[in-house]
Amino acid sequence: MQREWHDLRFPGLDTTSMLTTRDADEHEVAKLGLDAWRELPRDQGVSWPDQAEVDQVSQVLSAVPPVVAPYEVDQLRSRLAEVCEGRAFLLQGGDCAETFVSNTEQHLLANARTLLQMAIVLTYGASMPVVKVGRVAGQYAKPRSKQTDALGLSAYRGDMINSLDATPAARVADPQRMIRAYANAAAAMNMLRAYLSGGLADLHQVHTWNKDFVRSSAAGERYEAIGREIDRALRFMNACGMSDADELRQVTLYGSHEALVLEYERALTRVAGDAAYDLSGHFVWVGERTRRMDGAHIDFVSRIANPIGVKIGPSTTPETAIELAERLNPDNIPGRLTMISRMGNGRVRDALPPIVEKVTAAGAKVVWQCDPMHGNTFESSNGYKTRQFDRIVDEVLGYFEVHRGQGTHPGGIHVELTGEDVTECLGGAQALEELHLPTRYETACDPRLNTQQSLELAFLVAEMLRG
Ligand SMILES: O=C[C@H](O)[C@H](O)COP(=O)(O)O
Ligand SMILES: C=C(OP(=O)(O)O)C(=O)O
Repeated sequence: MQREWHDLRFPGLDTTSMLTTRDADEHEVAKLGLDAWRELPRDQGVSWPDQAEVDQVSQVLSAVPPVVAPYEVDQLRSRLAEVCEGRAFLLQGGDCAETFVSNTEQHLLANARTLLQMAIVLTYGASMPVVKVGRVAGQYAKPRSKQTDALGLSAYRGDMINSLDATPAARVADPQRMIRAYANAAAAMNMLRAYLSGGLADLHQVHTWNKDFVRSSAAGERYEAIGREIDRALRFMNACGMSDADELRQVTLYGSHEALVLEYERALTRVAGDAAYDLSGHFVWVGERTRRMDGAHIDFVSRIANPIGVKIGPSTTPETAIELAERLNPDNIPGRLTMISRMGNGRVRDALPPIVEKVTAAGAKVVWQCDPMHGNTFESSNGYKTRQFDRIVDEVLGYFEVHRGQGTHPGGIHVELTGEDVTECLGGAQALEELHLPTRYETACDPRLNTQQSLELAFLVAEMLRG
């Protein structure tokens, strides 16, 4: 058995014992059950035209350097444990669907700055540490509700699988795209790590995160006011000789995506010690459409050591939620499992309470997070898939009401957003209307909050958290 050597040693991980699963012996892989999913029913499975090519791509990916490191994954799990215990808040956001063409420095930085701004608003407003997780560096696969699109073509399923171009050939699933997804994810994670520890996230720079097109908006002005308070606090700390802490200059942004294409996730899984880590990202989640209990996705994520999420929609029963908690977190480790409710604003107040009540009564340790996007999507009269800002806010409000009522911690939000000035969601202080949607509708799949809307949401959430 060949061991892989890494020249960096990280606390808490003996990197000399990290094995690609190709090198790990078959017995170990079998013991961890990493391939059990292959025999199980799989929703949203991809029709790869050539299985031999998929196997060959999987071989390639099983030997590449991973996108993230196990110690980072462990670190995120312990930060999420703080969320689970009510001592921190989880902010997760980014594109609905990353694309290869938008994986640029400009786009990544714009999204990262927006998350940083939201995190500042939340940290400052609620005096609570914020764990920051991007939908980034791997969010390249999408579950779809229909097999075909409006043109009758096979549906676009994310750049990891096929192309958004509207031709039959472009929509054929191409396994080589998994390699491109990996390369893009690795480059994105590499760039974000470098920038966020190299000055971009320095608290002395808070004003530079505010984009010109946001600065003069109400949310932008409120943000500037917080920035001025932070400046004053930093000057004070400087005067006291306390300005050199790394925490003031660096931020850790973790990467997350939906674990949808299991060939990709499995190929990037490595064995470290007696655990398997899916090193395609720090945090992966199972979506509402793929969370069947006897299915491949739930089985796969149950076998990895990463912190994981599972989406729960309005049809989820409390019994199912408890079963998910037992299955996905049998050792009841705080921070291991996040339940991401996406009920829709019309259902959150009646569908979520029995779930929270029964899961809590069962003693299950979960992070409760609200995705106010996916239950609130509709088609506008001019044919755009969109979301209404007020409904998004209302779902978050309902989620806070439910948790306040149950005495549980409203642990976080999960939003689709971008740092660009897009017009994809209606409303907000800009009062975007249907007629504005075509102006800058750029998403490859679902509509995202633009920077102003994201900041507005952060201010509202900070108020709710304070309350
Ligand atoms: O992002 C989530 C899903 O992939 C998306 O909402 C599915 O969209 P569809 O209903 O257009 O297929
Ligand atoms: C597909 C997604 O969500 P859901 O599974 O909740 O529909 C998503 O978050 O991209």
